[in-house]
Amino acid sequence: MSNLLDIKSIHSLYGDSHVLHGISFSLEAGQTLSLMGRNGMGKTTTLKSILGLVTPRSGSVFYKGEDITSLATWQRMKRDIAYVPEGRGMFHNLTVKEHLQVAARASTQGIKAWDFDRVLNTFPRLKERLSNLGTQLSGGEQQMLAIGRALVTNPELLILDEATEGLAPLIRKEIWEVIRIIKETGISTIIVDKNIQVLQSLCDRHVVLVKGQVVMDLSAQELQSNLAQVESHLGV
Ligand SMILES: Nc1ncnc2c1ncn2[C@@H]1O[C@H](COP(=O)(O)OP(=O)(O)OP(=O)(O)O)[C@@H](O)[C@H]1O
Repeated sequence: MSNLLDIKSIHSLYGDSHVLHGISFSLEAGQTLSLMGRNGMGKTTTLKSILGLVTPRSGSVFYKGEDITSLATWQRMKRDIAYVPEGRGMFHNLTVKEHLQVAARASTQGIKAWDFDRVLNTFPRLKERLSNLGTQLSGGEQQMLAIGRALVTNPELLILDEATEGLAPLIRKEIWEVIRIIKETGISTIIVDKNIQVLQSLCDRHVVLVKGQVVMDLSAQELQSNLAQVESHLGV
């Protein structure tokens, strides 16, 4: 199977602070990949480097074989890459309905599998909140809207940063169920999260970062047999 994404030896810095030290990994089309590591190890910076929100000093990002390293973020989004950032990024002045309407579009290949109605059926709580402003929602509802807003763009690659962080257990469960549905629909996904048990049951590949370097890059099966070592890197 060909790779959807190839990250090759990325070095990223904030000013003089060298955060990513040669990150490389690949994602096959249709795969779900977890990016794990303790706080501050460079997970979000890796995602931002893929999205063009951070410009790597060196290294390359290939998407479907195309070198997208120098493309602007909006150009990457136009290639059907969607991002659910940590903190969710709601607009203060848009209602739930407007958030979804503004974002909705077919994919570049004309796929319209996810539309306004499907998102509302997937997240029935949002149906009751359609005229609320994004910032008037609970944390869980904001997360559902953030995921819904990404889904209505009909992405090929969905990038989720800390999608369940700070949420109540029942809401987390609901979000994980939806991520499972997303996986079943064939959308490739990169997930940053701390819940190794759920990631283990969900993801096809696992990449572990320590101090801006990939220290482990494992298949689901390899994770099972190296669990203790992974947990020691995560401090759990
Ligand atoms: N905008 C920034 N300016 C300067 N340093 C930053 C910036 N963003 C992150 N850093 C630093 O870069 C390092 C990696 O941060 P990053 O957010 O990528 O890690 P992370 O693994 O996602 O951590 P967390 O789980 O805490 O979000 C940290 O030392 C962090 O303090």
